Amino acid sequence: MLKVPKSPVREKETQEATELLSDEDDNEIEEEEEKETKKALELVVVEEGKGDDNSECEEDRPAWGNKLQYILAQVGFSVGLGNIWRFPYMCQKNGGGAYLLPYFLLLLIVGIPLFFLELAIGQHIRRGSIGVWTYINPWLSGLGYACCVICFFVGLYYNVIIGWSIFYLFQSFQFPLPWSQCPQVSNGSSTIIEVQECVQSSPTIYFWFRETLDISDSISDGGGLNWKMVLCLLAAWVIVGLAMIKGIQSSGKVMYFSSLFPYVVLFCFFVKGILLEGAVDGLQYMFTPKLSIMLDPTVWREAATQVFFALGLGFGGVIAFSSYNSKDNDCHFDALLVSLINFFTSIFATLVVFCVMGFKANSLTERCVKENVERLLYLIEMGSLSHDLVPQHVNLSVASRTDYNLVYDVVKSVRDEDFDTLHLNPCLLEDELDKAMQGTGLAFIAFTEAMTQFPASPFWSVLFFLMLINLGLGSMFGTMEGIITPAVDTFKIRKEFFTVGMCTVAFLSGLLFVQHSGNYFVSMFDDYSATLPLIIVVILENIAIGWIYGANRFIDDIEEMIGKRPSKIYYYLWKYISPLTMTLLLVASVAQMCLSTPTYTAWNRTLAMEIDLPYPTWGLVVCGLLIIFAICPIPIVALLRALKIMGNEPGSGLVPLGYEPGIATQEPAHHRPSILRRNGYTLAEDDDGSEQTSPSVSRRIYRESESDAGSPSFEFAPNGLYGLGYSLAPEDDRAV
Ligand SMILES: O=C(O)[C@@H]1CCCCN1
Ligand code: NA
Repeated sequence: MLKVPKSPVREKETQEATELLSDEDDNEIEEEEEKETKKALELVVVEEGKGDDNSECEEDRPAWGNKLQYILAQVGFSVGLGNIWRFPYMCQKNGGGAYLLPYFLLLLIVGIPLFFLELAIGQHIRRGSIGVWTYINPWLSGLGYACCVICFFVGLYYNVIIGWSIFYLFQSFQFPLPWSQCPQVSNGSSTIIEVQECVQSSPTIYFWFRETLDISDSISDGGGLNWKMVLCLLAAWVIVGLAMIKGIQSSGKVMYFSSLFPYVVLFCFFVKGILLEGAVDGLQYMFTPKLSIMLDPTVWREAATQVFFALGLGFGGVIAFSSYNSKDNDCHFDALLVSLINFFTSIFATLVVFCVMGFKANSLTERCVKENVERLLYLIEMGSLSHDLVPQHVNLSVASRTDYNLVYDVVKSVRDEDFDTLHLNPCLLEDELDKAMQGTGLAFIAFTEAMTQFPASPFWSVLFFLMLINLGLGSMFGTMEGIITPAVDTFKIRKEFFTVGMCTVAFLSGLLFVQHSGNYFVSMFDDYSATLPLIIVVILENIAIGWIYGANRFIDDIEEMIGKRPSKIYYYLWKYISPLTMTLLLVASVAQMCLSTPTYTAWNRTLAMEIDLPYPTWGLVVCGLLIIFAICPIPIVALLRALKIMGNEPGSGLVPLGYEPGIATQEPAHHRPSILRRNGYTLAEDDDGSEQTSPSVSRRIYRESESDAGSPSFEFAPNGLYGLGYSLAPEDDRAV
C-alpha cells in the first residue's frame, strides 16, 4: 500500500541536504541520531503501510526527507503562473507601480501573518485543511470544503493557461517564430498583403488573439469550440491526470534543477529585456505609483487576492504540506522565506514584462512621432501653420519625441479654436504605456515580443514555455490534490478512479474556456471565483484562530512547537490588524461591486484593439453564482451541524475529533496511542487525554480516529515526486 522509494542516490542526497541544513536546526542534533530517526521513520511507514499494527514503531504521518525538500515543495506550489502570468497583468490593470505598494503592504500585514498561521496550524494539528478546521471547531469544517471548491474553480482555468502554454510550446519549433511577423494573404488579385488586423496591432498580439484564441468579439458570442485549444487542454489534463495517479519519480537532482530553471530563464530574459530600447521607461512606469489609483478599492481588493492566490492561502495546500513537518520545525522562518521568494519572483517576472512594454510603447510612440512630424511639415508647407510656431532650436526633420511634444504643446495653445482640424496626435509615451496590452494575454504577448528580439529565438521560446508549463503544473498538482485528498478521505473511493473521474469532469467543464469566447470566461473565473471567496475563507480562518481558538493560545502552541515565542506583533496581527483590514476590504469591494457595473476586456476584431464591455445580465448572474458556490459549503456545513445531520459519529469521515469549544474533549474510543518521534527520541504519549485541559503544553501529535486509521490518506498524498522533477512530497512519497 505504501511504497517507500529508497534509492541509494536519494538517500545520499538526503544526507547531504541534511548536513547543509543542519545548522539551521535549533535543537542541536547529532547527525547520526538524525539518520537513525529517518531510517526508523521509513521503517515505521512501511510497516504501517502493510497494515501492521505494531504500536511499538508507529508513526502517524510520513515526514519530509529534509528541510530543503520541504521548502522546495512549498515554493513549487506557491510560485506558479500567478507570479508570471497573473501578477504582471494585475499590475498593468491596476496602474503599474500603484499596484506594488498595496501589494507589498498587504503582503506584510495580511499575507505573511496568515501564511505563517497556515503553516503553523498544519504543523501543529497535522492534518489537511478539512481536518484542521474541524479540529478547531466542527462548525467551521465548511471552510475546508470551501477550500476544495476554490481549488476546483481555480484548477479549471489554471489548466487552460497551461494549455495555452502547450500551444505556444508546439509553435516554438520553427524559425522564424510564427509570431515574429504578420501573416500574408493574397487579396483576390495577385498582390500579397499583410492581414489588416495584424498590421493595426502587432504580430505578437495578432498571434495571441487570432492564431491562438481566435477570439470572438464578446462573451455572448460563443463561437463554438476552438479545436486547437481543445486539444491543448486535453493534453494538459492528461498530463495532470497521469502525474496525479502515478507520480513520476525523479531524482533529487532533477528537482533542484527544475526549481532553479525558472530563475535562470527569467534572468536571461531580464538581461535581454533591460537592453531593449525604452526598457527604462517601462521600468519607470512600473515603479511610479499613481497615488490617485490607491483610493480605488478595486486595486486593494485585487492586491489582496493576488497575495492569497500567490501564496496559496485558502487553497488548503499550504496546510497539507506543513502537516508533514516535524513539530519542532521553525515554521516562522519558513513563512518569511517562502513569501519573500514568492514576492521577488513576481517582481522579477514583472520587471521583464515592463521592460518589454517600455520597448513596445517606445517603438509605437516613435512611429507616431514620425507620422505626425510629417503631417506638421505638410501643414507648414500648405501654409495652414506658421513656421514661427516651431521653436528655434528644433529641427523638425530630425525631431525627437520631446521636440515633437514641445511643438505639439505650442501649436495646441496657439491654435486652440481649430486645433482638432489639424489632426495632430500628442504621441505621449505614458498614454502608450497606459493602453499597452492588457488582460490575460499580457504575459504571453510581452514574453513572445521579447523573444523575437533574441538571437536563436526558437530556443528561448522553447525554454520559456517549458518553464511556464513546469511552474504551472507544480501548482496545478497541489491544487488538484486539494480536492482529491479530502474527497477520497471522506468518501472512501479509490484514488485512481476518483482522479480519472475528476480530471474528466474538469476537462469537460473546461470546454467552457476553449470556446472562441473562452478567454472571457478565464478572466471571469479569475476575477470572481478566485477573489471574493478567497478573502472570505481567509477572513474566517483568521477569525477562527484569532478569536475562536485564541491568538494567545495559538502563540503558546507555536512556542511549544518551535521552542521560541513568536513576536508579540503576530498577536496583534492575528487578533486585530489582519481581520480588520480584510473585513474593510471585503466591505469596500462588495459595495463597489454593487455600485459599478462590472466590465471585462474584449478584443475587437475590426478596431484591432481591446475595449471594455459591460457583462451581459446572464454574465453577472454567473459571476454571482461563482462566488456563492465557492462559499456556500461554509453555511451548509454549519446548517447540517445545527440540524444534527452531520454528526460526530466516528467513521463518518466528517468529524475526526470530538469537540467542545476549542478543545478536543473526547477522542473516539478506538484511537491509538500516538508516538512522537523527535530527534531520535520516541515520546510515547499516553492517551488519558491529559492534553484536554492544557492542550497547549501537551506534546500532542496527530491522533487517528477510526475514520483516519489505516485510511488510504497516505496513499493520496500530493505525491511529491511530481513528474518532471517536482518534488512536492515527503521523502516517502506522500502528503495529504
Ligand atoms: O500563484 C500560483 O500560480 C499558485 C496557484 C495555486 C496556489 C498557489 N499559487
Ligand atoms: Na508551481
